[in-house]
Amino acid sequence: MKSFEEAIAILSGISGSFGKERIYLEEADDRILAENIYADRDYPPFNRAAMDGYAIMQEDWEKGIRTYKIIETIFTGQPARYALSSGNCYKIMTGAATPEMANAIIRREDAEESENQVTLRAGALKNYQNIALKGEDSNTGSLLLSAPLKCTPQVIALLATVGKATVEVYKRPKVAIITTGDEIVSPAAGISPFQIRNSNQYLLRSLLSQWKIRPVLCTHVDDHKEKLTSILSAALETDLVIINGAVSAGDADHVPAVLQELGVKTLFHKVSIRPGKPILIGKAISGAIVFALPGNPLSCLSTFIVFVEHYLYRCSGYEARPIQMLPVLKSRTKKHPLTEFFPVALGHSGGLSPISFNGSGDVTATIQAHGLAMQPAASLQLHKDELITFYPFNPSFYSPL
Ligand SMILES: Nc1nc2c(c(=O)[nH]1)N[C@H]1C(S)=C(S)[C@@H](COP(=O)(O)OP(=O)(O)OC[C@H]3O[C@@H](n4cnc5c(N)ncnc54)[C@H](O)[C@@H]3O)O[C@H]1N2
Ligand code: MOO
Repeated sequence: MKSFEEAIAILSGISGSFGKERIYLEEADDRILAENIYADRDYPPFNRAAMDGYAIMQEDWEKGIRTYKIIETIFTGQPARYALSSGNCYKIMTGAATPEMANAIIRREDAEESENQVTLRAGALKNYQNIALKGEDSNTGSLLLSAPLKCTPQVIALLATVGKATVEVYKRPKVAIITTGDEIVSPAAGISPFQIRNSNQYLLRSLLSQWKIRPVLCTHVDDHKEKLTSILSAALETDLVIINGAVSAGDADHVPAVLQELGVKTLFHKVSIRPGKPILIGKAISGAIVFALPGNPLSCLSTFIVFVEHYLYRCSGYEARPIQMLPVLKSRTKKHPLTEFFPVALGHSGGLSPISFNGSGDVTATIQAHGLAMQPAASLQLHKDELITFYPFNPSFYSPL
């Protein structure tokens, strides 16, 4: 049986980018940026008025001049027409370009305007008071966004700022989801006492939607070898096949045998982890990568987070799935030699609180969780405040540094 680290190394070896594509910015939400982005000009591009008010020369103020002639009103998007000279000022609007000679703006609230004159009230002026200096945010040519990077709302806004109407992003794999099991029924169907609703299909769909991936095939199949063979052979036309259930040791667990018959090379079957030990990862003759995830709800989620997402991050130009090292807030013991993943809540202190649960069949264990944490195979006891590996559920908010 492979260790977790060996399994991840094997997966890294067979995964990488599917190439890049150029898309409209409107479609870029949550996609992974594949090009570095540089400032096309200085930001701000001119000395920008930060307040509605009156722009003067600070030297005039220091000379004691308090009443100024308004020589021009400057609105946004237009240059000033007249040069500033001593005793004069501009009336200026927030966001307008402040001409070079003006080096302080006094707010409208601190002014008394009459006719084309204004009397200003203020204490000592700061140099460039209420003016955002050209280039103070970033200079032309400076690196603003470094790929790969998830297109969060802030990233999208910056792309728009620098005039990227289209952007290069990593291509996504074509995905098939196949859930299995005689006992599994759709949430819409009637249910008998010994049946279970198909939560994992919805879990997998939803996890993939965070990657903006809509499966090209999403179906359920009973524990019937021939039916499974027929659906799987169609699924192998995609890039990434995610199967759920029927992968362990039971008489109805046909997935490993069917995959073998279809020529899928097993990269590994069973990894010394909990939950998710029965996981199988293989590679088809077509090149498709097959993840057969165990059926228990927490095993399905956990193996998606640590294996499928690792693969998806590698398809998106990342080396690995983002993780963080954070302190665990309670000691924790285990008796087995497996690497264990358990749900944790991230507290205000930045520490991780393990969430108690019965086992990988629990359906509520992860609702309060912000991610999974890892207890390494050899570590039978985690001590309070020990740094442990955290796998956040939504790593876009935790960009790797
Ligand atoms: N003799 C052994 N038995 C088991 C082993 C083992 O190593 N030796 N491993 C155990 C572990 S660990 C797990 S996890 C499960 C995984 O089994 P399968 O992947 O074959 O999954 P199933 O047997 O089909 O289902 C397990 C469990 O999950 C429920 N399930 C399945 N599909 C769904 C779905 N789409 N939505 C919601 N729930 C689902 C299913 O009803 C079962 O309760 O095997 C252990 N056994
Ligand atoms: O993966 Mo199993 O979840 O240990 O029950």
